[in-house]
Amino acid sequence: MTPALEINGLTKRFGEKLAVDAIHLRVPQGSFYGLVGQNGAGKTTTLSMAVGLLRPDEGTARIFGADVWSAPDEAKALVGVLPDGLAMPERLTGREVLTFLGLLRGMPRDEVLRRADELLDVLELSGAGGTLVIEYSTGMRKKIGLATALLHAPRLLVLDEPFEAVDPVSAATIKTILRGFVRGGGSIVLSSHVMALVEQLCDHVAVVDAGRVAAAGPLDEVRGSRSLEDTFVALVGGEDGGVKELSWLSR
Ligand SMILES: Nc1ncnc2c1ncn2[C@@H]1O[C@H](COP(=O)(O)OP(=O)(O)OP(=O)(O)O)[C@@H](O)[C@H]1O
Repeated sequence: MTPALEINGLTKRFGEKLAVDAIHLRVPQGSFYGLVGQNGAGKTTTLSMAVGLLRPDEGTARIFGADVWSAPDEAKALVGVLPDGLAMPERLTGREVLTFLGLLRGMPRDEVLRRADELLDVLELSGAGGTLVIEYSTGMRKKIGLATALLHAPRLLVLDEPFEAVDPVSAATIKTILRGFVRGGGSIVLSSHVMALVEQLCDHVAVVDAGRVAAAGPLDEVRGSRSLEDTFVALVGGEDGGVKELSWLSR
């Protein structure tokens, strides 16, 4: 079966810095795929290239077989994206952002309005639907960003840190929505630093380290008999296992 997302040899340099080093990743259809890695490991750069937001130096990304760079219309119709540090039209209200993006995607106006109201309601943003995005908190921005990713009912969701700054009640709602999406045949790739969350939600995981994949596959195969956190620290923590102390801080 064609993978939901297939990344082959994606590479990105920022000046001297090799941020992503010929990464390969295969996200099977119907999987809930977690991407974990230390700060600066290259997760955001990889996901941005995978969905066509950042041009790679080398390599390809395909969404259900459609090349993100040579067949962008086909690829982008199939994917919903929550980018990192989402740039939003700040002077629009949450409802206007959804309407604007839905119409840009060519959806019928009635359908856009209906789905926008439903998304605002489910994500507990109804009260803020008429508020300008510039006045939103970080968590509210995440939620409206997620709503824009879901609006056109894509087949693949690519979510960069979807739970960052989101309160526990909203997080529970988002988990339910994402699980339902996968149950209904959708595929998800998300990045997160919260190992417990990845273990709870994901059936596949890739550990990214210094721009490369250190381990990838079904969750149970990657972590074996250990917790994902222990596996992660063992894989990327270096010789000291990621545990350093500040001697001058203790009394
Ligand atoms: N626009 C940029 N210009 C220069 N360097 C960049 C740029 N974007 C990313 N980098 C560098 O590329 C590397 C990978 O960054 P990236 O944001 O992909 O990491 P990440 O795994 O998403 O990190 P985090 O978990 O902290 O979000 C880092 O060393 C970062 O400093």
